Amino acid sequence: MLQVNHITFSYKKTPVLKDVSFEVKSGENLAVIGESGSGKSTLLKVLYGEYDLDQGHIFWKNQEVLGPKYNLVVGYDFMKSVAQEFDLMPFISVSENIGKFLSNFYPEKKQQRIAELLEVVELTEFAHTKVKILSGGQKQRVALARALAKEPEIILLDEPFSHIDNFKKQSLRRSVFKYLKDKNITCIVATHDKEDVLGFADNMIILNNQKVIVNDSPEALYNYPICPLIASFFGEFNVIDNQIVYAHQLKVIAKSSLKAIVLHSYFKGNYYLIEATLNKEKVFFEHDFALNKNESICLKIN
Ligand SMILES: Nc1ncnc2c1ncn2[C@@H]1O[C@H](COP(=O)(O)OP(=O)(O)OP(=O)(O)O)[C@@H](O)[C@H]1O
Repeated sequence: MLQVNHITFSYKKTPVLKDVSFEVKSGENLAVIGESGSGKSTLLKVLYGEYDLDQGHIFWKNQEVLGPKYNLVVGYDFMKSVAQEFDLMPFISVSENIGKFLSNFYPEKKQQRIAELLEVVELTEFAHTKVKILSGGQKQRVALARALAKEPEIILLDEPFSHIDNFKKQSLRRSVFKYLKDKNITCIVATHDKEDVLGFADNMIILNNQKVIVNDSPEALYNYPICPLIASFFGEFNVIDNQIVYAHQLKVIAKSSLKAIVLHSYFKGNYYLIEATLNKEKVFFEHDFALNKNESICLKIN
């Protein structure tokens, strides 16, 4: 289990984390959410031992994670991190990068392991390509495979699929998160993307104003978003009578006291997102077809 106990951290002039505590059980997937600049990357760096804490303690099982003041070389064998900038060797191949830290003692085993990891990150066809000529998304996948190579007990992923196109993203996510679950590797993912969370994370924490404001399952937070910041992570929402109402929970009906005027219809694939005004406030709801500008409609909350 990872235990984060009352940690406080500041860069020279910028306080980032204040009295942050949470736990992650072995094999669990925790998502770290928060607005840009809320400290997600910093939290991952601190968990990795890249910085010294101002206060508090971090433990993985019985081992305390300590910063550079205590460790000449940052990091521990049980933990790997894939940061937003991936530190790869450009002039050697994808396979060589992935196998860089694997022992040469059993060459066949090493090649098997590399082949397995190439499959997980869907890069088999690029095995012999030099990293230098890969795209940003492909490099991100090499960095991920290299971090997994020695089967860490815990992996820290900072926006792990941010450089990857939508064609690949869905299947890659499933492949990587399934691999981590199958191998019981604890995983902490900092992300802006709800698709990285829903269906994969066991729990999520939200950072705001240097604190963890919630720590719960994605399902609980989606169903009972206690503040707009939480709802906004999951999608378009409205605040009606002090109640958070997702766009898909508002329906058009023949008659009701919620009378709105249509402003715009946005095509979204299998639905239209309608922007309207309700009591002079903007509201958004989902509808099967586009509505005409200035059309009067009645809404109900489902
Ligand atoms: N090396 C640094 N030195 C000083 N301040 C820093 C450093 N890195 C980050 N910060 C500051 O710390 C705060 C948190 O930054 P951080 O990168 O952790 O946020 P984030 O939530 O990961 O943001 P994003 O979602 O945009 O990646 C920001 O105010 C940022 O400007």
